[in-house]
Amino acid sequence: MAGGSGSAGTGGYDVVVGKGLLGRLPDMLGPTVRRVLVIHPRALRATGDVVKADLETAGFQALTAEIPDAEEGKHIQVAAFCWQVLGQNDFTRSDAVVSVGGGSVSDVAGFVAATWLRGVRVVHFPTTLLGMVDAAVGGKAGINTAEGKNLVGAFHPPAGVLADLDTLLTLPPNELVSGLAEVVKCGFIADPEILTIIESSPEQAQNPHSAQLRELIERSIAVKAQVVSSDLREAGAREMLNYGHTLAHAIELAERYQWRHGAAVSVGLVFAAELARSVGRLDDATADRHRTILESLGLPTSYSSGRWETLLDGIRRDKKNRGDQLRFVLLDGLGKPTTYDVPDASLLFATYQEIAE
Ligand SMILES: NC(=O)c1ccc[n+]([C@@H]2O[C@H](COP(=O)([O-])OP(=O)(O)OC[C@H]3O[C@@H](n4cnc5c(N)ncnc54)[C@H](O)[C@@H]3O)[C@@H](O)[C@H]2O)c1
Ligand SMILES: O=C(O)C(=O)C[C@@H](O)[C@H](O)[C@H](O)COP(=O)(O)O
Ligand SMILES: [Zn+2]
Repeated sequence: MAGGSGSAGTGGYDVVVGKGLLGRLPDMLGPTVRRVLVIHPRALRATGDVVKADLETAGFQALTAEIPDAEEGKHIQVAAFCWQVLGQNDFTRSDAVVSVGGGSVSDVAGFVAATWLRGVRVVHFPTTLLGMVDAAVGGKAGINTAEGKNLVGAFHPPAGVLADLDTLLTLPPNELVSGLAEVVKCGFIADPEILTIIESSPEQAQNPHSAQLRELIERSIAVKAQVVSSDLREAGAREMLNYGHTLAHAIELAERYQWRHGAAVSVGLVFAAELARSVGRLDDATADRHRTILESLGLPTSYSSGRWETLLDGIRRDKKNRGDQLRFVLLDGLGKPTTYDVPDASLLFATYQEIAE
């Protein structure tokens, strides 16, 4: 990823990190594309309009589809609305979708692209830190159902990703911090230098102008790209990217998606570290380091007591489970992720006491 550009995913697409990147969109869409649907949330209408105007100037027929903000957008009715727009405007297999927004937008837009005519090109223009370091890269696309998070989806790698650092300048600080939870995840599973950079200055890690944040973005993308390029469909190694997510998704469901994804991941990371410690897999120093680094960024590391049955319902629907066997990603040490078959759910309840407020 040095130089701000590199390839990720099995298709070998570019993930460009830099500033003023919109001009690269036509090339990334490729020569066959005539029509483009730009999908954006209400909050990013102005950016969506700029992308549309730029595409028109470049000779494309561009349309916008405005969708509900955040998790409200990851809904089957929103996908159906986008399919309707594509259908009414005669989008063919040589046309394309562009997402403009955070991870919620790239997830639903990626799903729309994966399913329209069984698959058209999609380019992601992530506008959140979380989108840049994680959601826009790697091809996981999906929507929620009433039963849980991301339960319907597809693996549909993008044609490319433009991570324009200028977009972070308007991002609310709590959203930037939410994205840092996924960055910390990458540090623990694969690149400990990420942890060192954050520990040396949690303030600079949160500064959208800093060289440190840019390095964190590039390192996190490199971790994700390396993992996904070896296991796009999550048959094995990719499960490590789900570190912290078993409890995180259960919390998001229990909170009716009023928690930020990264905040839930933060609690989920501490839970996984405590579970690994309790079964003798993870040393105390590395387990403690989870709480310390996440708290230094202002991320939550505990959760309400008295919600265990609700959380366990969510945990039982995690995609890593096989039949009745609950499975977690744990660390055997720093940078050594592994999967763990939970022998008894009572062990999880005991670990819950370690994070309950
Ligand atoms: N597919 C994957 O691999 C993957 C990976 C990680 C997370 N995700 C998913 O991503 C979603 C979370 O993504 P997110 O954290 O980006 O949240 P988000 O998409 O909900 O965006 C967060 C908020 O920031 C606003 N926003 C976005 N860009 C902005 C900007 N530049 N300036 C001002 N406001 C802006 C949005 O309108 C929204 O209110 C979750 O649904 C999660 O499950 C997917
Ligand atoms: O890319 C992956 O693989 C991940 O697990 C990355 C996660 O950060 C992300 O939240 C993903 O959407 C979770 O996937 P899911 O399969 O558990 O829904
Ligand atoms: Zn995540």
